Amino acid sequence: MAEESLVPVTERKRNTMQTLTLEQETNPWEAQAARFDEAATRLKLDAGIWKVLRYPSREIIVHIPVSMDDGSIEVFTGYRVQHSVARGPAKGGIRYAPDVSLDEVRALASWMTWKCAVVNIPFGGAKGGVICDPKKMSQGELERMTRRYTASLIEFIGPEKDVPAPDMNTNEQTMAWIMDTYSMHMGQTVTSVVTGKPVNIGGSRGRREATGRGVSIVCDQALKYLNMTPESTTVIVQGFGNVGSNSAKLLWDKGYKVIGIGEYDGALFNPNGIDISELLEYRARHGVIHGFPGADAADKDDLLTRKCDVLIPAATENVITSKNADRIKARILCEGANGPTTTVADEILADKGVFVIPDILANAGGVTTSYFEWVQDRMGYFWTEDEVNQRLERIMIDSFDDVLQYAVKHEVNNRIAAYMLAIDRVAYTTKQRGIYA
Ligand SMILES: NC(=O)C1=CN([C@@H]2O[C@H](COP(=O)(O)OP(=O)(O)OC[C@H]3O[C@@H](n4cnc5c(N)ncnc54)[C@H](O)[C@@H]3O)[C@@H](O)[C@H]2O)C=CC1
Ligand SMILES: O=C(O)CCC(=O)C(=O)O
Repeated sequence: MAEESLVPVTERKRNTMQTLTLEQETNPWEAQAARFDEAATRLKLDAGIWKVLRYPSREIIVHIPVSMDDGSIEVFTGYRVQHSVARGPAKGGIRYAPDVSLDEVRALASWMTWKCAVVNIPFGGAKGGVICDPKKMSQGELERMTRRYTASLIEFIGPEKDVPAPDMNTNEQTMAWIMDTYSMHMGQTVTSVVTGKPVNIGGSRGRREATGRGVSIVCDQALKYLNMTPESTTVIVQGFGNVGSNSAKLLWDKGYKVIGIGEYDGALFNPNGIDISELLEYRARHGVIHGFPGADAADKDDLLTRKCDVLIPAATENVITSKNADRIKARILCEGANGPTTTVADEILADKGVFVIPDILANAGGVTTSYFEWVQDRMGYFWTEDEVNQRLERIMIDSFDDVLQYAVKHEVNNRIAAYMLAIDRVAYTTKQRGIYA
């Protein structure tokens, strides 16, 4: 991580943006830091607090030996970055992917701090990642890798320290293995060490759908704000995993017309709308979305720039960049994924008047329901799905309003408003605790 100037300002960003290579533009850590600097500048953040909040507080790198099914031994590299514990235990998912990098995990950890602060839940931010290709690994290999990764992190995680959750290519089963491994080391079952677990072992009702539900709630709020109605609103979703499929299904249930779905190996388009229940059944039967009879095949890269009212990138980072931002035709960009838009693309979208619901607000439904799971585990009393969803809805609506109020008050776009709101809250707690002293 380069030791850049600690007092960069918007000017610096605007000047350098013109000359960034695509590699620099798509570095998630740089993207996070640029937004942080802009928001901190506008907040006139104290220089000391600036330094505290700009960098992660702890970065753990582990090398994980795993016996593979063919008898060989493989060593995987894993990370856990804890950006902040000022407002509570560090919180954030774990992803498995071949292109995981420390800069990516750093950025994702920082985004977790800001996200938890935007929705005002008592957590800091963390993220984990392991460089591996889960598509090429058996369940046994994934289980052994997960358990060993957990064992390597045993002193750093825990219900009061750092609480992992699912992210790309990890799921309820992964969380069950982590919970079990941690519990074996503690000599007792500790359900609240992770969230996103199966419901029968301490998971929360509603967590599986929660990120998509949050996305659908902020879309509803944006429509109200812009005087639009679900029935006359077309939607394109990129990514049909946990976040994308649940966003698409819930929006479709609410009457939105979902006209496009993109996956990494192909896309679907139907101007009259795609029946998402049927698509989910098709995917469950065939394992893929292509070949679905209710829509035409489409080019996955073109999908993002097709005309629609709401575009929901829900796959991965850096899909909207200087290369395609000027061709985006959506009225609303609702970021289901973390970091789908680069800082250069932000400026292009702002010039085009796109209403952006930034990731640290739009996809915060997942961690909010993770918070509910942690609370329920600790009291040993579980809420109904309706109770969970009602509480989630209240928080998402209030947070949407808070961000918009900041945007109006400080005359900034929604993303910088969300950062300002979050940094304000974390800085306040940091000063109050005096942990920088
Ligand atoms: N799972 C959760 O609760 C939360 C996830 N997120 C973020 O949402 C995004 C997606 O996460 P999940 O849905 O959990 O992961 P997932 O692994 O369940 O689904 C990701 C989907 O995107 C597809 N995909 C990957 N690259 C793609 C590309 N370039 N184009 C089109 N499709 C592509 C994959 O095939 C997969 O179906 C990530 O950015 C993650 O960090 C954010 C908040 C919470
Ligand atoms: O549920 C959680 O704790 C975190 C989910 C996550 O990784 C995210 O919001 O990016």
